[in-house]
Amino acid sequence: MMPQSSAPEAGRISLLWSYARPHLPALILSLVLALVTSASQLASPLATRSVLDALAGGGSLLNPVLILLVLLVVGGAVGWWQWVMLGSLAERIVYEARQGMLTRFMRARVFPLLRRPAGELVTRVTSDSVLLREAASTSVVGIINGTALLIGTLVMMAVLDLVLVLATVAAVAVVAAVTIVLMPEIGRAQRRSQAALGSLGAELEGNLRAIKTVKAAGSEQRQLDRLTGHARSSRDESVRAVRREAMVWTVAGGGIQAAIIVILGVGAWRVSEGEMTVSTLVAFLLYAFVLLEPVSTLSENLTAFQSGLAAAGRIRELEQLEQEPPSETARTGPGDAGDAVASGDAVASVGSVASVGSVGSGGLPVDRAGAVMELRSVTAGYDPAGEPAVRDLDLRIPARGHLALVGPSGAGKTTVFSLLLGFLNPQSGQLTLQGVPYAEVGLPEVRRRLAYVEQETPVVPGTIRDNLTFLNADATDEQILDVLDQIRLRETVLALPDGLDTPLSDSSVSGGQRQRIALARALLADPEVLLLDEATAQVDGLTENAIHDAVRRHAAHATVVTIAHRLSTVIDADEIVVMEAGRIAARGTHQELLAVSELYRSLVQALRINTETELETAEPEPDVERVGGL
Ligand SMILES: Nc1ncnc2c1ncn2[C@@H]1O[C@H](COP(=O)(O)OP(=O)(O)OP(=O)(O)O)[C@@H](O)[C@H]1O
Repeated sequence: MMPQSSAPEAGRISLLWSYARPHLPALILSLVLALVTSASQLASPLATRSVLDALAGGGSLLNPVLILLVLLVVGGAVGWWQWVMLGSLAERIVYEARQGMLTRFMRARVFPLLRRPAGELVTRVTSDSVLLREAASTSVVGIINGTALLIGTLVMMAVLDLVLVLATVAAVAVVAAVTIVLMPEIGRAQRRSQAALGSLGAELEGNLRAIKTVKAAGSEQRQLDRLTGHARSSRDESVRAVRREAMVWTVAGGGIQAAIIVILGVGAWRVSEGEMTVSTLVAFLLYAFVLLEPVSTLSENLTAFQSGLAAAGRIRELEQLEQEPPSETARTGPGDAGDAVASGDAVASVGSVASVGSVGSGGLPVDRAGAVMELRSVTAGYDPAGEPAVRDLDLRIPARGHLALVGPSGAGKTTVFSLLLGFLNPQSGQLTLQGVPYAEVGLPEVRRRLAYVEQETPVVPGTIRDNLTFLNADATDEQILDVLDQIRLRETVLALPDGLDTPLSDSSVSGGQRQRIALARALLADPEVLLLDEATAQVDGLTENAIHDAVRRHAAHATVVTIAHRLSTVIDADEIVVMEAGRIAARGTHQELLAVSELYRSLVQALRINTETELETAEPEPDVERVGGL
């Protein structure tokens, strides 16, 4: 992580520098090439004077013309080389910036990442990185080269005529003063414009996601007004920046033009007084024209640098995104507690039902009474300063069977899943995998044992096959079709034009199908522990049956933990844990809990009302029994 700096400007510059530093040799070469081009530009007026002097004195024109030609060719060739080199370098820098950001997103802790609007993160990767590119490459070279060319031109002018150079220096000083005054405001306006663009990205993403709700509520115009509000403030700030840029450019151009007129007037007078030759005046004027270039280069690149700094500031914020610990440091060495876990690797690896079944009976340590995972006195929350979401939780996830979590909304059921998956760290207490603390085992190892079916069950970008083989890249078509059979999707998928290779998007499948695909993905990995957050809605009878059967089948040789929203799921569970306000209120089987827990009775009553017909539909269909495991 980048060192924190109290001065934001210093932080932004250090970030820019961190992107430019690996390319220092290329940057220096670019600069040298730029200086060579500038030198050839600086030499041209002198060569022109030689041509004029040769004309006036009747000398040979060959050498001065040859020199002019060489300068032209060398200047052009070197300029081209520098352009290509700097352009490629700029693209490498933008690529690295994007790669860095993407890596940070993928390795970030889940909840800090989810707190940031997705659209804004997208804007940073796509738009801010482009602004950063200019600042970290082109504008740095442009500013140095522009300064060198400016100084070189003034020196050459001073060599030619000291009096005339004073007028030029005065013009340059005015331009510099105006630039210095206006530049910070240009930077501020650009920063505000980019921030508005980020907000636009964030809100647009949210609106597109909720487009059905927006349309159903008839609030398109209201949302449109909000969105265009962001676009408008981005435009207004950019216009503010453009006005100031235009001012810098006008003063710069006007200043040099004025200097040229003064040079012409004073120069003509000095020529008439015999204090200066015509050829020197011409050469001096040519330098004055050359001067236009560094002045415009400098103002252009200084504004680009300001935009880049603004972008760097926003990209820098991502540096603070909390990261998950790297897997290497989390692992334990051979011979210690990690061995117990390592031996379970075979369990985690994707294989056949038979192999998992055999390990399930013998591979898991018997002295842990079949607990594969455990929460020991865990207190955890999303905001360290706020109320914990779960308190003092003791929960054993058995090595085999079906554990159901039930409880009112906000009781902490999903939080238990987040803890098991390592999305959330306990504030106190400990989580263990086969008796070994998570911190020692490492998150990748923990997650290898788990498959998680989210309630929202988002599909991942790609085809149906990509989605199904997400956890098990080696799955054969036969295994895939077997699993599709189990979840009653085989015929539907095979009827699609491209079958398993049909691209899948959130909108192309129903909610129920999406959950079944997510379940199939998990089943295909044959995990030690299947975490299933049952959908509260969108579930038809077919899906209900499919899930019910899959859970039963999986629980026979491994573990299923469900956040249960179906009566059939609850009744089927080997153990039911009733949660309330972040604590375990009761636990037991369905019959036991019915006898002892008032809360459970009321929950069951609610489930019964919600799903009156479920018990009947949840009965396995005859053909299901024929379907084998993977
Ligand atoms: N991402 C989050 N940020 C902050 N607080 C959260 C977050 N997720 C959950 N909470 C809070 O933690 C508590 C437990 O929530 P949790 O989602 O675990 O409950 P739940 O039992 O799964 O509820 P539901 O059945 O409605 O999904 C609630 O008070 C909730 O407001």
